[in-house]
Amino acid sequence: MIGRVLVAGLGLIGGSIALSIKRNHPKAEIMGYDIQETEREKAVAMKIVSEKAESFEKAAERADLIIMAAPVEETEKLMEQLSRITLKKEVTITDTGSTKGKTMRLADHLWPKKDRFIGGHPMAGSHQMGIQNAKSDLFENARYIFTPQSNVPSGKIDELMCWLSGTNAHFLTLDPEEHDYVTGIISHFPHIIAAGLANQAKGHAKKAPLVSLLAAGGFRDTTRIASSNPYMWKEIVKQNRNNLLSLLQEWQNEMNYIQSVLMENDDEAIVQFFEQAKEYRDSLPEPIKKAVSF
Ligand SMILES: NC(=O)C1=CN([C@@H]2O[C@H](COP(=O)(O)OP(=O)(O)OC[C@H]3O[C@@H](n4cnc5c(N)ncnc54)[C@H](O)[C@@H]3O)[C@@H](O)[C@H]2O)C=CC1
Ligand SMILES: O=C(O)C(=O)Cc1ccc(O)cc1
Repeated sequence: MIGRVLVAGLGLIGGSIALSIKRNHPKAEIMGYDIQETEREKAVAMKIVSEKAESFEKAAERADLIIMAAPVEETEKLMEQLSRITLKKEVTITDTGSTKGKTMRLADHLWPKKDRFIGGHPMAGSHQMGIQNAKSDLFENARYIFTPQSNVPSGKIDELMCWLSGTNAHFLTLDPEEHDYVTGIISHFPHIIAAGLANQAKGHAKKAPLVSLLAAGGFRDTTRIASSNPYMWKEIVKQNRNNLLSLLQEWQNEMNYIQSVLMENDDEAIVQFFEQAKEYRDSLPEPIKKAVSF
């Protein structure tokens, strides 16, 4: 496709999306904006964007496609800025935030005709941050979720999918509340548990250095995501607070249960606890083809 794309937020996700757009639409002009001058400069030096935008608003006025890839609360501020300026009539606006409910409620408030904003969430990434880790194939075979405002014409969604075809992701559309419920369970809550496990080990490691020395295989697998950006995750868990509070309550019940059967030395119940988990884990559908992982 030919046109001007603005990527705002030149980190891991913004950089990877820009690279995947370049791959399939080499004639597109890609403008990059970041709140940090250093990241704007890196994006140009790495040839990820063709033009460095000094002003988000000025670049947005010229864009045919605007992709906001900043942390979720910063994206909300960018959306507010967009709603106050005159954009091209046919512009497509999307984001990449990990939560969708609050973002879509804000979109409906800012654009009450509900025909403007297509929420987006590429369901792949890494615990690493920053444009230096961007990859054109980051989203290969991953799911990419859209939560369009209710009156966005289907042709606009098709157009966005075409722009993003270089991600080689599998697109699907979801209701924003359903999105937050599901991603709360399989992404946001596991980040809390991974951080909790890492914090627990840290407490013991102070007294017993062998804890860190022997931390391998299973511990590393289950806690890799504890190395993610704390500020980004602060925003994600706050946005999905209600779902996460109820999952935390469920988790405490689950832990109380395993504590009680262990106290009672109830062999059968202990086996059943692990058996149920294994049955569910083994039954998960295979990814379409393995997505990139770090
Ligand atoms: N890290 C991951 O694996 C995934 C992250 N996401 C979402 O994508 C978004 C971006 O995440 P990452 O790229 O990982 O973060 P990152 O930390 O690598 O990059 C974020 C960039 O946004 C910039 N920024 C902050 N405030 C800004 C503002 N007001 N205007 C313009 N730029 C601003 C920062 O300077 C930084 O360069 C987040 O909303 C996150 O929830 C979605 C899928 C996966
Ligand atoms: O590093 C990992 O495995 C992740 O879980 C990356 C990730 C982070 C945030 C998202 O919204 C989606 C994917």
